[in-house]
Amino acid sequence: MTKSVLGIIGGSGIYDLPGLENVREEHVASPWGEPSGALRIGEMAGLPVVFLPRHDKGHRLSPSDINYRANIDVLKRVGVTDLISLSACGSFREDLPPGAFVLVDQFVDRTHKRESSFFGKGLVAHVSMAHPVSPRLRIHLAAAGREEGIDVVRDGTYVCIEGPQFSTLAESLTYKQLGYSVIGMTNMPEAKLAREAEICYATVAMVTDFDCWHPDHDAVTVQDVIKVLVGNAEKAKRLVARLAKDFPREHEPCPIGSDRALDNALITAPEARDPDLVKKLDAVAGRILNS
Ligand SMILES: CSC[C@H]1O[C@H](OP(=O)(O)O)[C@H](O)[C@@H]1O
Ligand SMILES: Nc1ncnc2[nH]cnc12
Repeated sequence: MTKSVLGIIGGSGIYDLPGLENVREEHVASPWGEPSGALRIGEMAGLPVVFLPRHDKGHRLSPSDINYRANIDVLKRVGVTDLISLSACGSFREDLPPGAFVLVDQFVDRTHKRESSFFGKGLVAHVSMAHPVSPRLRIHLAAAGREEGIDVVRDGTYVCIEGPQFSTLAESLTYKQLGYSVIGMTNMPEAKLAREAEICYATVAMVTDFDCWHPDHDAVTVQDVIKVLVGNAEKAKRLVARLAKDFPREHEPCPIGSDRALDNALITAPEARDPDLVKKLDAVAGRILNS
């Protein structure tokens, strides 16, 4: 049995996790480069919890500058089995106004200048992204919301843009027409990399604005986002505290196989593998490469 270690990635407005106890800061080195910052490793209600603010303290890193590979690699190195992303987002739906929390179950990736895989020349792998979010984590998050009296919407599609600019009106109207629920700039390739690293992943998308499509609202600005973020962040921290309290102490096998994603994904013959890349994959793919 594997012990659960809960990872929390804090997004805009979430640069610390107040309920974390017995905390130590650890600078974990990664062969994939510099992570966003030191990991804060501690406990919540006795559960091992690891916190990483993806933009770093002071919001130093833009979405395109975050080293998503290094972040996922260091979380894997310290044993994270289950990962929750707390993310600010715009909304395309009247019924998801600022303040709404959405447990998205699908992503659309429109990013174009980010390293989005640990694999490549010398070791090719193709994992399934059909179901990018762990249903078990969504169930636990929904239960935590119920216990805390925080409304959460159980599904939705998050479109991830490159940014850092917000969308044009034509883009915003297109995403709305395509049926997407929310928009952000960070969850891809984060979710893809978590899958490659066999970490179960889920997002709490916290609505801060109506982007720019809504006839009764001005186009989003950073000021608008910050205004709503403060309240959202306080609710998110309560949600995480409850999640940690009730979270299974033994890692539950993922019903969609997120935690075994590499079982049938590697295609490069052992003799054709690049030993340097294999070495870099010691944490991410250690389970399968060392077996
Ligand atoms: C400050 S508004 C745009 C910014 O907020 C979101 O960040 P995160 O997903 O880390 O909460 C969005 O993706 C953009 O990075
Ligand atoms: N409208 C929006 N577009 C992209 N990222 C966001 N983060 C918060 N609001 C956003």
